[in-house]
Amino acid sequence: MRILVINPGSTSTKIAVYEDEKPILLHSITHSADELAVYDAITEQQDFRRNLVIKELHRANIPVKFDAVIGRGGLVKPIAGGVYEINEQMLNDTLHGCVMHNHACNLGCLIAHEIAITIPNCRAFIADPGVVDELSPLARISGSPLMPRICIWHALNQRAIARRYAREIGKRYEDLNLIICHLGGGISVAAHEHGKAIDTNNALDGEGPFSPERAGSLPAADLIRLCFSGKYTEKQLLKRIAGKAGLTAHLGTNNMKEIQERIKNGDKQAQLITDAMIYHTAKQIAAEGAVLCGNVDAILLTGGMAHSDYITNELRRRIGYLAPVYCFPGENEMEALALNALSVLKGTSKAQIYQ
Ligand SMILES: Nc1ncnc2c1ncn2[C@@H]1O[C@H](COP(=O)(O)OP(=O)(O)OP(=O)(O)O)[C@@H](O)[C@H]1O
Ligand SMILES: CCCC(=O)O
Repeated sequence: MRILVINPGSTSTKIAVYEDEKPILLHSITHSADELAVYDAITEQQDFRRNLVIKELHRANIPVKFDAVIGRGGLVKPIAGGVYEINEQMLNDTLHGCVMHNHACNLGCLIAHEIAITIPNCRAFIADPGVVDELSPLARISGSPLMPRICIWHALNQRAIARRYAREIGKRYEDLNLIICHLGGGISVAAHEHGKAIDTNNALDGEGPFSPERAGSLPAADLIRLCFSGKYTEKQLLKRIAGKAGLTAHLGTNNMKEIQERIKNGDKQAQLITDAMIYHTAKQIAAEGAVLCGNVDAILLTGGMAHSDYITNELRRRIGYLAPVYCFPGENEMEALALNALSVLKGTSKAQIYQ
């Protein structure tokens, strides 16, 4: 079986081709902020990114002929985890935004569908999108009935890392209690109780620790005052929550490697802000420990910033008392998507219907 995998991120488009379990192409195209600045809405980048995918297939001499195309899922309605066949309802919700979240992952489903319909007998899927919702009834309740909690998190990578860790120790994910912290452009921390993510911060909308480009939790009343100050438009303020927030707002970059260089060269502000991000992340991890009543088998750190020994050592120092800490730097999303599609093609699992 030949599978095309498309994973659009805020700063990159990742492409892979698998022959069954074996990757025959793995490629990541980085997009500069200037390159993307010409697009007002993220969905306007569809043609640009699709053309890059096709160009890369041509460059690698791979014919546009697949049994399935699978894209990173977008921010549609909250759904259960697993693989979904892309359908009209999903395309419509992604394009017209039933929840109106402007995130590059929305392009995964649109481009996967667009390519798949040009190929005879080719199926189109997404798997474990960021809106996978397994919150417990308690976790859903916020202090205002007007605003129940929802979750937007790195469901795909967290689940892939959880399964990988379970495999490595010879256990089933469903038999473990894990806290998983994805340290990416956004930071999500989830409590996985026996295979279900029963609580996680909403990493996109302003919950939890701040991150390279997200504000995390903010003082709510101050935020309302800012909204009515007349100084900012809605769009500008939303950018202050996701995009121009966190490290980007404090230090002018979302690049942790660059910030580490600055720290080495004696930049005290860069040190303070990085330490604050680690501090708030540790607090979120400890909070998920309370969700699991302290019964935590392991804490797994993943995402781009898990490459940083400084960050992972500091986190270990603060939360190592709770459970053993293991690092899985980077992400396992391409393989996870490919294997999800393969398991449906082989009939080992069934694709769900998005409604
Ligand atoms: N070797 C490294 N050392 C330190 N930081 C790194 C390293 N590699 C990547 N990073 C940082 O990791 C962050 C990005 O992580 P990642 O690639 O997981 O995020 P993303 O895919 O862009 O966003 P998200 O995971 O939130 O969807 C950036 O701040 C980047 O500078
Ligand atoms: C799915 C989006 C998760 C994030 O980037 O916060």
